[in-house]
This record gives sequence, structure tokens and C-alpha cells, in this order.
Amino acid sequence: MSTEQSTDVVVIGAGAVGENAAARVVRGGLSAVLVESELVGGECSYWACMPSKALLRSGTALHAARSVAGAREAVTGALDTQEVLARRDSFTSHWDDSSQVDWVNATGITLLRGTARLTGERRVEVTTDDGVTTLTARHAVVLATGSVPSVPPIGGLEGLTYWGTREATSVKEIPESLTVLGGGVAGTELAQAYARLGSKVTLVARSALLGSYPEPAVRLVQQGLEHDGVTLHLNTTTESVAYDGGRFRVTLASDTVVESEKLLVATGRRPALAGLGLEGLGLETRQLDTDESGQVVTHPWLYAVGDAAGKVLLTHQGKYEARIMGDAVIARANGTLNGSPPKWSAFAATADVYAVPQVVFTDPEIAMAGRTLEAARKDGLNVSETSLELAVAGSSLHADGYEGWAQMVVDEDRKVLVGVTFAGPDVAELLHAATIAIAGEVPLERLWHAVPAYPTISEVWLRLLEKYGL
Ligand SMILES: Cc1cc2nc3c(=O)[nH]c(=O)nc-3n(C[C@H](O)[C@H](O)[C@H](O)COP(=O)(O)OP(=O)(O)OC[C@H]3O[C@@H](n4cnc5c(N)ncnc54)[C@H](O)[C@@H]3O)c2cc1C
Ligand SMILES: NC(=O)c1ccc[n+]([C@@H]2O[C@H](COP(=O)([O-])OP(=O)(O)OC[C@H]3O[C@@H](n4cnc5c(N)ncnc54)[C@H](O)[C@@H]3O)[C@@H](O)[C@H]2O)c1
Repeated sequence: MSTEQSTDVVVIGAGAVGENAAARVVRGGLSAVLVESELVGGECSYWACMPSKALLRSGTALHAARSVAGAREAVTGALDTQEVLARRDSFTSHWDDSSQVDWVNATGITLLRGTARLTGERRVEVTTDDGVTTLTARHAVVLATGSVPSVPPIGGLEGLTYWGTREATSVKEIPESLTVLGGGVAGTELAQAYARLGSKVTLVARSALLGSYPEPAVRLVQQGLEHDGVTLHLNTTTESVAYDGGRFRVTLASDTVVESEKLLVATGRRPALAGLGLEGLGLETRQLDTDESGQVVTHPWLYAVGDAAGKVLLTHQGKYEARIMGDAVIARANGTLNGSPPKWSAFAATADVYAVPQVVFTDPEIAMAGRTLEAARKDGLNVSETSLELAVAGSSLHADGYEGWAQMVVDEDRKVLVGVTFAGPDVAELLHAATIAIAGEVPLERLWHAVPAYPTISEVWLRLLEKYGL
């Protein structure tokens, strides 16, 4: 059966980003059809953020208790793997999306289950179980199709049944041993999760661990992994991979062979733009050229947000792009926004460039907002760096032998923060203060009046400002 439907906005992909995009335009008075081929909620809810953090959290809580005398003595057993997996299952709603579907319906969004592709200007064809529905969008088509894993061209890998992050986050039984290929955030977090759940883990990366984070912060995470028994092979080329029906054999450039029951390949992701019909519109499928509202510069009716836009592959930042995009579509429909939006306006996702917060949820954690020293210098800023060991009354109370590190990067011409990094147990919750200071361009002489409560880990802010010279 084939049907036709018109709406103000078509959103392709109902991950966290697509859901937010559709909700925002509906809130602004437009109608929206949201198309999804798999589970409503997308990668983050079922195979990424939520299950990976759930797999890590119990181990972090146990380690935290063991780090405080008095509590340590009360901990007599190991992690209960089945309970950890059961808790993970509750966070993924047992891979059942009905509660998110209820939310979509209650929000006034029209959900269409099927696979979408663009067939012309503002036209989308959706293949559903019942046939084909052709959608016409009066104002915009939004690509919120997420990302797909990038698989490296390693000899022997093609054709093997190895794990990607989907398999690693939805596991039912913990393997005896696991080799993780990739030292980015996904590989590092999952290596620690599995080590703490009882696997013998080896992590192989062609570069340093967590290459985009400051080295002293990474060193603390590396120590954490080694403490948990993870074997690291960094700055190493993987020559080949083989599977003999029982075990994977990963051969490194040094001729070292790593054997394990399972192999996880977590070597990055790229925008999911293939198969959408972009070539027919004269667009390429590697990355779209979009302005700060998410609008494709050559096709003003087309937008891309979240992982599909390929700018910042993080859920919170994609949802921010979706809110900004939604408001821009509404303003353009009303005729109150013409052309590209000004920076930091309600229609420009400027924080994507200057004030992204990101957390590595290992134990210890790394929490970083804005730019690293190297990135700020590359952008031509005249910056200074102030860093120190995180050792304040709040941290020493928090855990016996607390080890941490903090850094702030200051734009010396404007005397504002452009980057902040914390590393240590439970530093993630310190991060929003840094994000506010960076996005708000709070002058250091005013930041000096933001007094951290005693005794909290936030006292590190005072130490940083004092060391800077205030
Ligand atoms: C292991 C792992 C852990 C992560 N942890 C974190 C974290 O802790 N914090 C964080 O901020 N980020 C994290 N991320 C990144 C985060 O998961 C992504 O940034 C986020 O899921 C992107 O959301 P999205 O809506 O853009 O894409 P997705 O969630 O991938 O959603 C895209 C949706 O589009 C659908 N779709 C695609 N093509 C079509 C089509 N043609 N027709 C219909 N539907 C289609 C897909 O089925 C999918 O449901 C993690 C990633 C991984 C891999
Ligand atoms: N806590 C979080 O917010 C979180 C957690 C997981 C993932 N994510 C996001 O998901 C995205 C994907 O994560 P990711 O870790 O897969 O990607 P990534 O790009 O962060 O890291 C990829 C890693 O794979 C390595 N690599 C590439 N080719 C290799 C090869 N042939 N052999 C060995 N190593 C190789 C790279 O050197 C790098 O260390 C990222 O953008 C990340 O921000 C976020």
C-alpha cells in the first residue's frame, strides 16, 4: 500500500537527538513526523551511554566504599555480576521502547516506524511494514540518523563475528577474556567495566590512550586501568586478527599475539549518512556542510543534527543542536530569521565550538569543558595554563589517598577561561561550573568572588585561581 502525507517538519531518526528535534518544533507550533527504523530512543538509550554507564557504576561504587576506612571493612564480597547486568537491563528498559513511544505520542509528535530516504526537495519516502509512505515537509527535513562504527582495515577482521559497542553493552554473560581494539572513550570505559566484572582484559590502541585529553589526566586513568588488571598495548599497530572457532588471536606489530574469548572493536564512529539518497541531491555522504543552526548550506530545507552532523558525537551536545535547530526552523518559518544566525544567538549552536563538556566515566574520571591548551593555541589564542594536583580538604575527606589533577586554560587577552579539566574520583559533578564559566565568559576577577563551599572537592577552583595569581 502506498500513502502520502504532508507535515511541517520530517525528522529522520528517533534517537535522543531526533526526539528532541521533533519535540522542539512541535512546542513552537509546527507539526512533525518522526521516522524510526529501530528502537525509539536510539543508540544512547539501548547500546551506548546508559548501558555502558550502568556496567561501570557498580564497580565505581564498590571501589569508592573500599577507598574509605570504616566502609572498606564492611565490604566483604566482590561485584555481583548478575545484579549488575539486571540493573543495566532496567536502564535499557529491557530493549523495549514503549515508554519512549508513549512520550513521543504525548508530546504531539507523529511517529512513523520504517526506513526513510530522501527522494527530492522536502520529499521523504518511508518503507514501512505496510508499504511506502511519501512525506512532504512544508518547512524542513532533519537528519538525526546518528553514526555507525568505523572499522579499520585490519587483515582477517572482515568476515569475523566480533563485538562492536552494541554487543559489548548488551552482553548477557561476561567472557573469561576480552581484547579491546581502540583507546578512545568507548574502548577505555568498556575495558574497565569488563575488567571489574571479571574478564581478563587487554586494550590495544594505535595511539596513546584517550588522545584528545591532557596527558596528566590520562595518566591517572591509565593507572586505574592497570590497577584493575587491564593489560595495555598503546601506540601499536594491529597487523592481523584471526579466530579459530574458540579464541581470537590479535597479532601486533611487535609480533606479540593477544588471545581472548571475545574481541571488541571500538575504533571510532562516523555520521550515518549512507543509503539516505543524498547522492541524488548532489550531496556527499561523508559529512554535510552545515551552519551553526544545523542547516545544510547548499540545501536550506535540509538540516543535520547530533551524530549525523558529525560535529560533536555526544548525546547532550546533539540534543542542544536539536533545540537550536528547532528554534531556527520556527524562526525561519515565521520570517524572523533570515540567512545564517549570529554566534551565541538562540539559533546558533556556538557552544559546540567553544564550550563542550565531556566526561570519561572511568574510575578515576576525566571531566573536561572547552578547549585543551593545544587546541586553544591552534586556534591562535594567547593562552596560559595553570595546573595542580587535586588535593584539598574536600578530596581528602572524599576518599583515603585521593589522587586527582586539575587544569585551567586562560585566554590572556580577555582574562576568561577557555578550558578546564579535572581528573580524579567523582569529578564529573564539578564540570558544570566550568561549562558555565566558559560559556558565560565570566571574567577571572569576578570568578574570584565565586567561593567554593568548605570542605568540598570544588575547593580546587580556589587553589587554581590562587596559583594563577589572584
Ligand atoms: C559505547 C558508547 C558510549 C557512549 N557514552 C556516551 C555518554 O556517556 N555520554 C554521551 O554524551 N555520549 C555518549 N556516547 C555517544 C552517544 O551515544 C551519541 O552521541 C548519541 O547516541 C547520538 O544520538 P543521535 O540521536 O544523534 O543518534 P542515534 O542515537 O544513533 O539515533 C539515530 C537513530 O536514527 C535511526 N535511523 C538511522 N537511519 C534511519 C533511516 N534511514 N530511517 C529511519 N531511522 C533511521 C536509527 O535507527 C537510530 O535510532 C556513547 C557512544 C558509544 C558508542
Ligand atoms: N563518556 C562519553 O561521553 C562517551 C563514551 C563512549 C563514546 N563516546 C563517543 O562516541 C564516539 C565513538 O567513541 P570511540 O571511542 O569509538 O571513538 P574515538 O574516536 O574516541 O576513539 C577511537 C580510538 O580508536 C583508535 N583506533 C583507530 N583505529 C585503530 C586501529 N586500527 N587499531 C587500534 N586502535 C585504533 C584511535 O586511536 C582512538 O583511540 C566518540 O566520539 C565519543 O565521544 C562518548
